[in-house]
Amino acid sequence: MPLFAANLTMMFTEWSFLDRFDAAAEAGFTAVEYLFPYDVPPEAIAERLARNNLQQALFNLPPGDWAAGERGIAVLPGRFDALKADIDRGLEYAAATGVKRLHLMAGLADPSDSETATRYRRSVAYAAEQLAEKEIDLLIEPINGRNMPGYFLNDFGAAERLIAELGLANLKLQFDIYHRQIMHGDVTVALRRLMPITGHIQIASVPSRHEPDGEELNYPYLFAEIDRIGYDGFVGCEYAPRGRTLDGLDWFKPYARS
Ligand SMILES: O=C(O)C(=O)[C@@H](O)CO
Ligand SMILES: [Mg+2]
Repeated sequence: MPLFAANLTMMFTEWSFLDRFDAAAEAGFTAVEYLFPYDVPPEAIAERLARNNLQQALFNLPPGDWAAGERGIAVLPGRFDALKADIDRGLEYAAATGVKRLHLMAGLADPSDSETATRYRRSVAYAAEQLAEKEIDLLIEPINGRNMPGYFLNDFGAAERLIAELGLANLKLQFDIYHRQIMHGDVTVALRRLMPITGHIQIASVPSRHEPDGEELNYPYLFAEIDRIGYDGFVGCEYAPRGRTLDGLDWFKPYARS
């Protein structure tokens, strides 16, 4: 049975950020993920996780100036020292929450520029090496250009090649099924083939990015496939509910902790 993590950036937004942990646990989730924890102290998150017996599945390393439009700084010139500080900050939250995987966003840049690609490779290698010392995986996630125009890592093949080229045991793919379907399709065969390098899966309906209960993809089939191929990691529910979060959880009922 897939181990679902509620994405607290997109789900349970009827509650304040910290109260979302309680609401997710109450709804039967045993794990959570979110984009960024950095607006609240790490101890406050640790307390909510412990209180609700929740596992921290994933969050992102700091992304640069999100409000100003940055979507990661790993590809940006002159930001390597800032990246180092961001990794230290992420590791501070990792120590408090016990998370075992962190996502490094690439940033906005032309994927065909070779100097940018070199900078990205250096950033990813450095981050993976820092995380390896703490036995944490570093994830990279291809993101579709409709949701994030201009994002550097916009192709699953590019992510796969970089992971192979760097050959670092803790560098893994964040396989977001929503992005995969929009960019390439062929979800089932890609899941099977990329399973050895996959460190995290995320889900949402396509094209609306709502509950995984209809539209273009057959999620009951994909959940069974995830079990068939022996994936034992988390499946992050990175979707925006159509209405109130609790009203859209029928799909999750068979998997909920009672
Ligand atoms: O956008 C997604 O998909 C993610 O998983 C985020 O972590 C990137 O912002
Ligand atoms: Mg995602």
